[in-house]
Amino acid sequence: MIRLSELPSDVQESVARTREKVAALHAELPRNELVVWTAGNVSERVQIPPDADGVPGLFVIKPSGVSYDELAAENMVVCTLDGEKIEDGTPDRLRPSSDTAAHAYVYRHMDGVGGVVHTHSTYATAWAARSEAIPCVLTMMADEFGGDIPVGPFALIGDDSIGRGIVETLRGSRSPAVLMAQHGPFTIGADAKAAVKAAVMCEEVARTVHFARAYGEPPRIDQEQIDSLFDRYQNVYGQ
Ligand SMILES: O=C(CO)[C@@H](O)[C@@H](O)COP(=O)(O)O
Repeated sequence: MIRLSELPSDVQESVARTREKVAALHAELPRNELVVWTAGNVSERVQIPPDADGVPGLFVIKPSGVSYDELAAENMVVCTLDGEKIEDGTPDRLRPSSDTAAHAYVYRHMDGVGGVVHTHSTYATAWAARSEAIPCVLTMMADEFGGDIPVGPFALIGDDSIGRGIVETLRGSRSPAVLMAQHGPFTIGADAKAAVKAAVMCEEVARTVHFARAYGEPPRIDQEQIDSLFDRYQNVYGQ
């Protein structure tokens, strides 16, 4: 069993910083109306200093079923990339999110991913209920998702099934979001904040396209224009 208190001090400091970030980012889920009750979770890969030999990959995720207003850095759970909780200073009985296996699978198989988010946000989940990809009919979709928001396979919670479906779907897409069939959106990012942003934007475009379709099928943006918009937004937009 890995004990956090026995890891190098710079690793412990990195874990502490990650716990603070992940705890704070969970407040964005209710604030952006992406969750009801406790139905969403955020995680972030711990940045392990390059000279920390022998330290395994770790990530931080919320404890399962704990109300968002009770989340704090102190109760964020630290796990190995196999999804096993380490001795992280939280009570042994405090279990990590029920989606821990899915987050862990993504971290094991997508090296560039530093953050993962899962919600059941209403409009994105309605598209997932129909197992229907959200077509790229908005410039905001081209900017953020580089095309359609894809649908992943139906999979049961608790083992690698969901994680495998996320990875296999996103490997073939520029999108940082995937709608797992009849379940809901999972998003990824370079860090947890980027994954939370993708979850917010996924719900926003799911809602907009839903309303646009009420009056007919909106036309998909031409692929060349999608590519141009995606390139500008990813490489020029912002500061
Ligand atoms: O949908 C499910 C469970 O079926 C979970 O994603 C959701 O309730 C969040 O669970 P956690 O509180 O992260 O364990």
